[in-house]
Amino acid sequence: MRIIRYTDAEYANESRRLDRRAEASDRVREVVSSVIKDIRERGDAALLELTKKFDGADLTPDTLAIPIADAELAIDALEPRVREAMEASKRNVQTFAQQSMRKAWSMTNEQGAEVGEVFHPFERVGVYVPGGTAPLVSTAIMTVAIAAAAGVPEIVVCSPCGKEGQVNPNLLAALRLAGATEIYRVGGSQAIAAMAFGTETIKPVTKIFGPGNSYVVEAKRQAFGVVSVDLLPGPSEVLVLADKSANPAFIAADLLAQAEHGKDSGAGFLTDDAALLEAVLKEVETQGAKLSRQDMVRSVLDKECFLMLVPTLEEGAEIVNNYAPEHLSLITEREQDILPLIRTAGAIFLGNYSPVAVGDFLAGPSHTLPTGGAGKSFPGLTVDMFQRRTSMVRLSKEACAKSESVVRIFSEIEGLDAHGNSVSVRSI
Ligand SMILES: NC(=O)c1ccc[n+]([C@@H]2O[C@H](COP(=O)([O-])OP(=O)(O)OC[C@H]3O[C@@H](n4cnc5c(N)ncnc54)[C@H](O)[C@@H]3O)[C@@H](O)[C@H]2O)c1
Ligand SMILES: [Zn+2]
Repeated sequence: MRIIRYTDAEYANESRRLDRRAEASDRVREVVSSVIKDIRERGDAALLELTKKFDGADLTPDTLAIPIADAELAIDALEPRVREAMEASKRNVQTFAQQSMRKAWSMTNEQGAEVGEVFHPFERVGVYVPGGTAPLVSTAIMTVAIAAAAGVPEIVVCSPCGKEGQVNPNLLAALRLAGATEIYRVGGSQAIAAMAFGTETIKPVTKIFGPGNSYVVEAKRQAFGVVSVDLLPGPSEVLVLADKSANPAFIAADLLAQAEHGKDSGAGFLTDDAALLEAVLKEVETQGAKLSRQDMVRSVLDKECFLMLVPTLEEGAEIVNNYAPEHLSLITEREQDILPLIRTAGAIFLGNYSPVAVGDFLAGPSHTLPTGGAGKSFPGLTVDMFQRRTSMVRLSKEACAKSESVVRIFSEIEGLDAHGNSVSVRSI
């Protein structure tokens, strides 16, 4: 783990380095753009070849889709306690989504026109659920269940399969339980391209959601315009900003929970308390030694983890804003001073008893959050991203007459006579 203290000569450079922008490497861009081109030109044939190349699985057009009946069987086969856990998570996520759903409204403007907004769910959306190193059952719920809460009728899911074409049965069950209506065992940028442009088997969707590795995220970026996307959620990360009121064992546990996500994940700890920094370091060593995903945890700790002693929590908050962490754990007795300073975190976990893992699995807000610095410009996934908005305008004869003078002036300035006439003709 890298330890950086504000008294070190390198401190200024190191903290500048933490000011991030989310960007894909040139190599990832090139790979993804050729994958997209291939899928657009050759559809299913390319999808099958790329699945063989990147996931090692031999599929046919008939086995691309996983029958919904199989997913229903996977639900029936769940251990009751597992099913209950999935249902508990889904309930919280959907209740939260109901609260944050946008609802139709209208008002009267200065001229007496009725103006408002209405919202409809998208008809057909695509959700990417990563496969990779862990079966992200929670991600199924944190994306698909929100689409279902919004009332989306067609929820298409792509998730990569193993070499034998298999998809984790718990994941399959969770996808259906959350509300998936079509499931395809394909992953990576080829899956995003298939959902955006369509193939013989996968009909195109109008918006694509969900997290993934750098290839998936870049594919969403390149497909943007043909479809819209939710955000660009990549490899997971956490920062902790804490003072002496924090429990070092809790902080170490959160850093380790982050580290086990995989080699691309990042974890950082900032504090103004030198004794806390030492205590957390010790705790990471003792707790870390007992974890099952040793290699992964070690590698993240060595390469991606840093502990930083900052002169004040205010300065820590500024570094947090520059880093724009996916998750921020904020543990301080000065919460009322420090919390208002944090502007770019995807999600904030407050106090000693708010583990990030509860946000990952259960709390309610989607765990699909901006990463890699994208929090500076993107929020996390919300239910209204599944709603298409339309504005409405209705004028009475009187409101139309009252609008005429302003419209006339704009028509003159912009040189668009017919615009002015279209109002005047109604106002005589
Ligand atoms: N930000 C969030 O909200 C959030 C939530 C859940 C997961 N995640 C992140 O999602 C990521 C999941 O990544 P993953 O890799 O485990 O699964 P993934 O499903 O995103 O990616 C696997 C796919 O990547 C493609 N791929 C792999 N290597 C490739 C290469 N060299 N060239 C082209 N394509 C290649 C393959 O097709 C494979 O199917 C993790 O980093 C995790 O942290 C983020
Ligand atoms: Zn996590």
